[in-house]
Amino acid sequence: MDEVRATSAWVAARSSHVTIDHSGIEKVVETVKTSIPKVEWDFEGIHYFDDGPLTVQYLFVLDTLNFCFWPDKDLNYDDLASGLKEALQNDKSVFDADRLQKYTGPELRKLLKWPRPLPLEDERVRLLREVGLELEKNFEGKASNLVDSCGKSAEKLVTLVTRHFPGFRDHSVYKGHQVFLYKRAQIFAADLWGAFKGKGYGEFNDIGEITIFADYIVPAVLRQLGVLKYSPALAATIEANVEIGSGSEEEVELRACSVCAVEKMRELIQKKSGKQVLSVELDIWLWSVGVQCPSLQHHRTLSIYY
Ligand SMILES: Nc1nc2c(c(CN[C@H]3C=C[C@H](O)[C@@H]3O)cn2[C@@H]2O[C@H](COP(=O)(O)O)[C@@H](O)[C@H]2O)c(=O)[nH]1
Repeated sequence: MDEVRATSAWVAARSSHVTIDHSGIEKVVETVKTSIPKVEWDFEGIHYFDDGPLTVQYLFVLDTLNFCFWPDKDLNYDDLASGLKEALQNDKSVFDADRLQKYTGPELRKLLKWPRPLPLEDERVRLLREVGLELEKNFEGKASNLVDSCGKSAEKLVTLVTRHFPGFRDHSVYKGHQVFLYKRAQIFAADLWGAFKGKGYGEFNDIGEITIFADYIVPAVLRQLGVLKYSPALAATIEANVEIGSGSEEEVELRACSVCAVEKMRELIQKKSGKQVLSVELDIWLWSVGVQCPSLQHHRTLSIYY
């Protein structure tokens, strides 16, 4: 995660379409009075939880598919989380490694009770296959074995996930420099930590190392809070709902500046209050604000990473 922090800061220092407004960060920190609103993981009550290995399998499948909902205006993350939960409640073997390798697009749709093709459906099916195959090959089919092998280190888990599952390698090249954002790999560690309340499969001694998860909601919230500023051209593109290319300078700047801005916010809260705040806690607060604001306009990029 040091790489995520360092390469995001590298982008933010050279960014032209997106800038971080330090006075905006100060205002936010002032407003929250150094204690950020506590938002419970699963505040929506939509996730599967049984306190055991099946929950780990569920969360891994969930985060394999946790990207790009916006092309269907009625689809959102909640539909995925609750759809997979119901599927698992009806059939405990639904996420077995051999079955993950066999789903077709229409079958996945049916599993989620979604009446139309899913956005990037072929990619979703390809990623499920990749996950099933690699789990079977190296982890006896169980995501819980993957988690067990990381010795309570979120950093090790992110490394293992990105090493074994290419679909989680959320990298870009910005001005000739490689940038690592690892949104889905990091959110998997955070989801374990949140679901298991920092115990058992969710115990990580280094949870503070994780950054926020650079998606399409958090940048929009940061902009609304005055923490991020967009160039007039980028603002007009987003307002007009024009797609932004995956890997474009604009897209990398939106995501990297979000990571960097929240790291600065975290440091400032710590400095002012002496209290340690986790980026994961800041993320869930910012994300929950964003998803509860239907008028929020976010950038649109077709991407399997977020
Ligand atoms: N930064 C960040 N991004 C997150 C999440 C989550 C869900 N986390 C769960 C874990 C505990 C909580 O209780 C949540 O239920 C999804 N996303 C991203 O949002 C986008 C979906 O938006 P919309 O189309 O409006 O549903 C999409 O890019 C998706 O990948 C998060 O926590 N942080």
